[in-house]
Amino acid sequence: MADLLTAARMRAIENAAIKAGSVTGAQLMESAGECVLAAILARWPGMAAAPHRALVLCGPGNNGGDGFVVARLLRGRGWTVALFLAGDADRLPPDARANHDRWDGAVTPYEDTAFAREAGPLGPQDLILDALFGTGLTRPVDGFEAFRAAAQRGGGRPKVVAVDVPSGLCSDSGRVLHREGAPAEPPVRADLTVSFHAEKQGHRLADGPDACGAIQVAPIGLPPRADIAAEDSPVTLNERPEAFDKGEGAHKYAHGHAIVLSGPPGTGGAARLAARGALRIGAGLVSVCCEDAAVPEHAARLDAVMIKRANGADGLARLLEDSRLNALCLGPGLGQGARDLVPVALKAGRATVLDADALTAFAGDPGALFGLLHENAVLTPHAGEFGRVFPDIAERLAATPDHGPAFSKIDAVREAAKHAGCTILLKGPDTVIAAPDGRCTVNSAHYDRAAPWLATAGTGDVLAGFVTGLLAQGMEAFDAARIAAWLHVEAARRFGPGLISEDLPEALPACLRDLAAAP
Ligand SMILES: NC(=O)C1=CN([C@@H]2O[C@H](COP(=O)(O)OP(=O)(O)OC[C@H]3O[C@@H](n4cnc5c(N)ncnc54)[C@H](O)[C@@H]3O)[C@@H](O)[C@H]2O)[C@@H](O)CC1
Ligand SMILES: Nc1ncnc2c1ncn2[C@@H]1O[C@H](COP(=O)(O)OP(=O)(O)O)[C@@H](O)[C@H]1O
Ligand SMILES: [K+]
Repeated sequence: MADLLTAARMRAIENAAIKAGSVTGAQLMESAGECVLAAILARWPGMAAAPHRALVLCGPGNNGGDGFVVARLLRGRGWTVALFLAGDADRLPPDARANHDRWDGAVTPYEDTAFAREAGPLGPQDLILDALFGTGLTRPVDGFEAFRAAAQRGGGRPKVVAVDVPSGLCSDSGRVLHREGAPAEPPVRADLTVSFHAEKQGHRLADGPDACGAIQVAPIGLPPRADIAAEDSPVTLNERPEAFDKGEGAHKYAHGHAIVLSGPPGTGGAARLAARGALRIGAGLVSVCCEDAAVPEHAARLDAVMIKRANGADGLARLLEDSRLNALCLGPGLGQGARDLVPVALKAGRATVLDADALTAFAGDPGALFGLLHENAVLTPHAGEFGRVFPDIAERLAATPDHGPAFSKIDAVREAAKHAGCTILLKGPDTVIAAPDGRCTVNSAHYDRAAPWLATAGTGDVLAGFVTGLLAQGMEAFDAARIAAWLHVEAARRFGPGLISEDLPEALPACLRDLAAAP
């Protein structure tokens, strides 16, 4: 799995390599500039075929230094380059200053009118390079109105390429740094962002993907995995998982018996969706468990999924005396009964997914839940449910990010997992999954894995079922959550436009087949 870095970790990696003598800062900067140029030419062959015009905006730090390198290289290819510097040349850090000195064109101090004048005639074959701020951004970017205007998406504009990070975006959180009351609009909407060594967390979170446009990571001569002590385990991008096997010849009970609890009559659809998901992902048996009154409704709709009866908390406790029932899912369509049923389920010590109503039931008294949770539990909230269970953490995440590094969705979920003592999966296009031991991964439905069709009712219920089905097969909680989340997006992408939640379990077999076939 590829790591997603914070700015601090990236700096530590660079410093360690420089200290070890394997590379110099100047070499890294040259290499960064070369990589940006190569990425541009590879993406737009017209720009490789003939020189065009470029407008390069350099900032006061090393991101600006990269800009000077790209400007020089473009000029060397015959391009007409106008370079603007925001900041004082005498205060550039040493490597950036050296590249400033190597630039033999004009350096125009940034000013809106002059920038707008240069940007006006640029066409789609031309380029604006954003080398204003990178991982060193610490406060909101003020001004730069002409640059902002030129770097918003619209017909016929030049290509906009961001060096490392679109300026104004916090590279740890993917949030736009801004003052209270000011708009949180990304200042730059790039067509391409070229980053170095490894992706930064912000490329995958919050506003990051929209601002980046597309992301390309270039190696710049740093060792593949830094030989430095990590404060905690690195955050990874949740990539294609290893295949998991059903194992030939095993009895169906060897793959577990998952139970999905359902609520009163008329609200059983969500539980059935979860149950179908659990069955398709490979649980040996799956039962919907409901009160007597809801049996006819489920019986009319279920075949491979079985039905078990349990009335209220006592009924559930009696049912769970059967030790073969090894994974539970509570929440989808569970309704008011959730508050009484969740403690019984958690006390039974089974692998347990809590979603939707099972989380909302503890709004106002989340402390009552924390005493019961265990390491085989997985909470799968969306943002609203997360706020009900972790109001303090959600409040920090909702606060205006007016300085960097801003509190991120990764920070929030890690803290929540540690506090709750179980795996947390916080949903969204940028789903973050964390375990109490510090493991954390981002399941990113962005770029070449965009899956906007998941934004439809009931897909979260199916996800809860996927996790439950993997738990039933004996998978550890964090692994079950990350593999389920990956397959969820994979199934959605495979089905594509027109997807409704019922399609997800049916799209799964092809995904599992591919997983088993791939090396
Ligand atoms: N350090 C290295 O060895 C390498 C760094 N590289 C580049 O260096 C960048 C990081 O450089 P820096 O750490 O110098 O940081 P940046 O260049 O991102 O920006 C830091 C500068 O901007 C100022 N600043 C921050 N927020 C501001 C705001 N809102 N308004 C005005 N000024 C603001 C800071 O005071 C500082 O002077 C990376 O993103 C990458 O592009 C690459 O050259 C690869 C190698
Ligand atoms: N734009 C999007 N791109 C990718 N995935 C998304 C998007 N919007 C929502 N999702 C995913 O869809 C699911 C929605 O779940 P949830 O909010 O619980 O809805 P429901 O309760 O209707 O099932 C989550 O897995 C979430 O990560
Ligand atoms: K930038």
